[in-house]
Amino acid sequence: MIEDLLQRSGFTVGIILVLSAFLASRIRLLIQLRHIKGPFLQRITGIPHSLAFLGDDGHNWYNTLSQKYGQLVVVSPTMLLTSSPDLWARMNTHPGYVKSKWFYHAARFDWRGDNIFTQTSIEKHDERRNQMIRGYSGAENLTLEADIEFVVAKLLHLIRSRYAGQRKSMDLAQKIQFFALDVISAIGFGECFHLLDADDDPNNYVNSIREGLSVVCKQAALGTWWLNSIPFIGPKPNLDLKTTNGFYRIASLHASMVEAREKEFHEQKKSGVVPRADMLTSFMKKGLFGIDLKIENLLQIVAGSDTAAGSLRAILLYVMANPRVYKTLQAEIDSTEESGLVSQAPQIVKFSQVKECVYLQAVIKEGMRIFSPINTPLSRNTPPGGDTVTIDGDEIYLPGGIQIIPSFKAMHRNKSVYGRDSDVEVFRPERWLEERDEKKLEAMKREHHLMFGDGRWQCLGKAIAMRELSIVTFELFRNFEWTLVNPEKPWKDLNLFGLHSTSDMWVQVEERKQLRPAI
Ligand code: HEM
Repeated sequence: MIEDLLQRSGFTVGIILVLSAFLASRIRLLIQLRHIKGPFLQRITGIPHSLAFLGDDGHNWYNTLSQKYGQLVVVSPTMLLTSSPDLWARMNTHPGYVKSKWFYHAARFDWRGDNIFTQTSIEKHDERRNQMIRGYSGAENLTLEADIEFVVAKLLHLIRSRYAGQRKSMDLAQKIQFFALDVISAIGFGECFHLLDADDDPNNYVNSIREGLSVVCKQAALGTWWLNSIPFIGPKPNLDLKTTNGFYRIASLHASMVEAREKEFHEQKKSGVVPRADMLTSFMKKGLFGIDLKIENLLQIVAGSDTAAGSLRAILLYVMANPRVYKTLQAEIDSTEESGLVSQAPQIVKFSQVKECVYLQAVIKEGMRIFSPINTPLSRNTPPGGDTVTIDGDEIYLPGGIQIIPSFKAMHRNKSVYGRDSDVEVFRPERWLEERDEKKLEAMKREHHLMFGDGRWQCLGKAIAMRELSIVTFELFRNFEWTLVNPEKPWKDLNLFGLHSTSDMWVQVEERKQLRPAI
């Protein structure tokens, strides 16, 4: 009886000690963060942040906070938000900063392993990156350029054969998603999904990504991310296609393909010749097999499609909505074509040709700035001993172990980089061509570059994305005239885990008169 009582009071004392330690650490943080601006409620609870994360437009919540409170804002008792490019760069390059588990492990979809994106250990991440960098860079993907051109030709063919000049409205958001998925499947693992050929998504890739992102979003917002790492309890794809959805559906769809590719690779390696030259082959050459290869294959699809699709939709929408830009862009495309320096339609333009189109490149840059394809709160923990940073000329101490997230929307409109007036809110590609202050232009370019991350975690698909965007934007405006069907509400856009899930971008499209015969 006495023993029982002692045991119980020992347990109660234990709980009281844990709660007191927690409370003391929260009070310490409250004091340490008192010099950083932010609403009082967010200093004592993470609920407003969780609600924003669960909503459809968390990026606007972050942007509003940044506009109101400045480049560093308290978003929860242990978390800050920044729109400072310098701080975001530092979080990616300064020793001691690490990826936060609350965010990255929420995106873990299999307890057996991490992909390069969800990996929070620096050593393991760097090792995996070494295995993948050549595959993503295209160094071992000899058909990269041809594959992108091949899919662009499919997109043009679909528009031309089913929509152009037929007074038929087309959901451009959907075609762009098909395009991005066809590109990543063709260059990623040599098996184009052929969604553009079918003008349909019979395997439900688009919805599966949407469902997967929505689950991940909830895990991060509700703080249940840690479940994903528990062996046997955490998630493991159910490979039965009939009963599975979200990311697991894609994993199930691909499991046998990845296994077959692995088998083929080992057989060919034995015979001394591995003829394939896609990303998957490159990963295998670097020793990536089994569950790791499957997990990375899923990442290829998600990271490689929604990001590029989100950028392209924004570029197209903003050009269609700006007659001056539309005309100037087409004038550049036409004069480039007339100069005879680019492949003539119906051939697809080469990246080496289109990257010389300065106005087009400025349009792409500006489209991605004004409507960032990524608004993901890529959270970092500060070094254990804290860090002192300079923001707006002030030195600020950041305590150890708190989390900092970037607000990309606010960063891309940062007035100390782009100018101190409302011009930062305007889509104006000319800003990239007319700026005479070299220091300012450098700062703008640096900020823009940071949309792909920085340092050891910098985007592995940047070169692919820029190729894809340059070629397809050139071809869509060289070949067609575009009209928005609902300019007052041009699309439906949801923010899911910081990626744009866009639909109902209705357009009508006409063949441009001076064009040569169809492909
Ligand atoms: C406009 C398009 C894109 C943007 C804005 C973008 C942006 C980013 C950003 C900000 C990161 C850093 C994430 C972090 O810090 O945790 C990242 C990482 C990554 N991206 Fe992209 N991305 C784009 C397109 C692509 C494409 C097309 C692919 C694949 C072909 C891709 C593959 C990856 C991979 C594998 C990583 C992880 C790199 C690592 O952790 O080492 N991305 N991307």
